[in-house]
Amino acid sequence: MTQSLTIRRPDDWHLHLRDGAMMETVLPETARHFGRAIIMPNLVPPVVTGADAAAYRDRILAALPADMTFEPLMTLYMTEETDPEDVRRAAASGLVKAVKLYPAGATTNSSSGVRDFDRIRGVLEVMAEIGLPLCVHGEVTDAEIDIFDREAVFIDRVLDPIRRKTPGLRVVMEHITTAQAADYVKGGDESLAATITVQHLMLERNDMLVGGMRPHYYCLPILKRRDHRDALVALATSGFERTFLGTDSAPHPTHRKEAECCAAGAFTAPIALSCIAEVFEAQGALDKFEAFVSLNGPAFYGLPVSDETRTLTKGDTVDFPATLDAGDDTVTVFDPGVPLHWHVSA
Ligand SMILES: NC(=O)N[C@@H](CC(=O)O)C(=O)O
Ligand SMILES: [Zn+2]
Ligand SMILES: [Zn+2]
Repeated sequence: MTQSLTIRRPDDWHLHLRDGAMMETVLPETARHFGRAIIMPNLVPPVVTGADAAAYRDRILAALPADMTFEPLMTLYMTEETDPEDVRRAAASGLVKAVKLYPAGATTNSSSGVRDFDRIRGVLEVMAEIGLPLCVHGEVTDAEIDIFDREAVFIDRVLDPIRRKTPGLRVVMEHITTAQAADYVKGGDESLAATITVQHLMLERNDMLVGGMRPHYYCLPILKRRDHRDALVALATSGFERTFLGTDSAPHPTHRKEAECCAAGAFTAPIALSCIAEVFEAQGALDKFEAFVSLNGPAFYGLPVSDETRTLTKGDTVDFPATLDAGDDTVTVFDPGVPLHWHVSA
C-alpha cells in the first residue's frame, strides 16, 4: 500500500535567501514547497529599516520564477540605533512581520547586532504594545562561555530578563538546540514560541565530528549531544502548539564551507520536508507532521493557514543534487547521511 500524506501547504518560519545570484538559485528550492517564509535580514549591509525591507521584498519577488507562488514575510535587523517609530510604521503597513535580534558577533553577518540590550528597550516596548514578534538568535558571545553552553546561558542571562522586563513581548526562540531551550519554551506562556531546524532534528554533534570534520554540518547554534537532539525531536513530534519548522536553510558558496575557517550554515531547503517527514515517521508521529510544518506557525504569527495543499508520498530513495550552481559558485545541498523516502508533490 502506498503511504501518502496530504497537508496544508507548509511555511518556513526561518529562512536565509541572501541576494543576487545566490538568491536566484535558492529561492525556487523553497518556493516549490513552502507558501511563505520569514526572511532573515542578515544581508551585508543588513536589512535595518522599513525602506530596506521593502526594497529587499521587491528583489525577492523579482527573482521568483513566474510559475511559482510564494510570499516573503519580511523582518528587520535590530541594531542599537533602530528607530521604534520606523518599526511601528513597517508593522502597521503589513510589510514587516517580526524584528530579528542578533547578539553582536553571535553568528554569520551579526556584527551590526546588539551589544547592550538596554539600548533596545524603546523598540521592545513598542513591539510589545503592537504585538510584533521578536525573533531571537539565542546565544551569548562571551569568550568565557563554551560554545556548547552558549544557548542555555543566553536563556538565563539575557532572554528571561528581557521577557520579565517587557510583559506581553512576543518572542520566537529561533533554531533551538538544547533540552534547556525545549523546557523553557514549554514552560512559557502564549507569548513564547520556538522554531526548530532540519539539522538539529536529524543530527547530533558526533555526526559532525567523529571520523573527520564535516563542514556542511557546521551551523550555529552548533549541533549538540544526542540527548539534546532527542529532546527537540520529542518536542516537535509531541504536537506542542508553540513550536514549528524554521529550516534556517542558510546557503554559503561551497568554497566558503570547505575552507580553513568554515562559514556557519546548512543549505537544507531542497530536502527539508522529506527530512522532517522521515523524523516524524520514525517517531510514529506522522499525525503531528502537519501541525509542525503548516499549522502552528501561522497560529503564532496570527496569519491564516494556507488554502493550498501538498502531498507527500513514501517511495524509493529521494534523489537530490549534491550541489546547485549559484553564479560563479556552487552551493552544496545538505545531506543528512540517511536515505530519504518521502517525495513532495504539488
Ligand atoms: N545558522 C547559521 O549557522 N548561519 C546563519 C545565521 C544564523 O541563523 O544564525 C547564516 O546566515 O548563515
Ligand atoms: Zn541564528
Ligand atoms: Zn538563520
